[in-house]
Amino acid sequence: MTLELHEVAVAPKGAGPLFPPITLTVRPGEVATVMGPSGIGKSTLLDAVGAHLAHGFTLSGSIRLDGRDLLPLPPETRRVGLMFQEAVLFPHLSVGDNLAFGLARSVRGRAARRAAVEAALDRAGLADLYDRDPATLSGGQRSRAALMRTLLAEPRALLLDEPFSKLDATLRGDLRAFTFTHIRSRKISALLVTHDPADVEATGGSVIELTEWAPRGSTRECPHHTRRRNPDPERGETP
Ligand SMILES: Nc1ncnc2c1ncn2[C@@H]1O[C@H](COP(=O)(O)OP(=O)(O)OP(=O)(O)O)[C@@H](O)[C@H]1O
Repeated sequence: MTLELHEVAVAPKGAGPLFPPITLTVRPGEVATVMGPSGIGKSTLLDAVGAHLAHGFTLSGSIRLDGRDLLPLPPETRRVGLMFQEAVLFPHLSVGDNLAFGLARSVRGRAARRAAVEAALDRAGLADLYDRDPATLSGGQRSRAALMRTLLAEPRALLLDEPFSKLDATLRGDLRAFTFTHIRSRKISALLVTHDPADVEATGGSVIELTEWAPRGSTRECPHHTRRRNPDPERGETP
């Protein structure tokens, strides 16, 4: 799925935009990285795509997923999945029921749904944990369970907000590889916020750097966000 942002800007009510308007296209299977200093608005930009923007913000520009205007749609119909630094599971549901909650409605019937969840647990190295209380999982197991819950919803776009930063190095590498492979094979378009160069390296996708918006009349220069694109092997481009 292609995610297109055109002149997207977010502004706290009564104030100017956090960063100069962003225009970018994320191709199917691509992970585009959003970088920039703390507080510049990286998470806020993802919130805008996922329809989770806080009331204190106004949004301008357009956001399309496979040509469809996302802005009028509520979060539950956008088919945009989220993955955060803190993996949160519902505490009152078993691990398996947490994943079943995310499972796409197209999987029908109790037995088929159970089998789909068990297969997902297996793929994430969580076999036999269907009935476990989420509170008893390790941090890494919780991250993997939350990721599988997100992926089982069959999102068309994914928003990844520092999703691997709390994991140890080995687990981070494993989960990153698993996530990016899934994104490529399902042709999902993904936006990643990270401070970790190893994440950026692994994406092979575009990098967007958000820079501060200098208000009109300011004597400072008004820097614009910059975009660099990694080579696309499918277009015959080489590094
Ligand atoms: N609900 C809100 N209402 C008004 N302002 C907010 C709200 N939430 C965040 N902000 C402000 O919006 C700005 C952008 O925050 P955001 O979390 O998007 O930055 P970020 O680039 O993701 O930062 P970090 O790298 O530290 O996570 C910050 O100045 C923050 O204080």
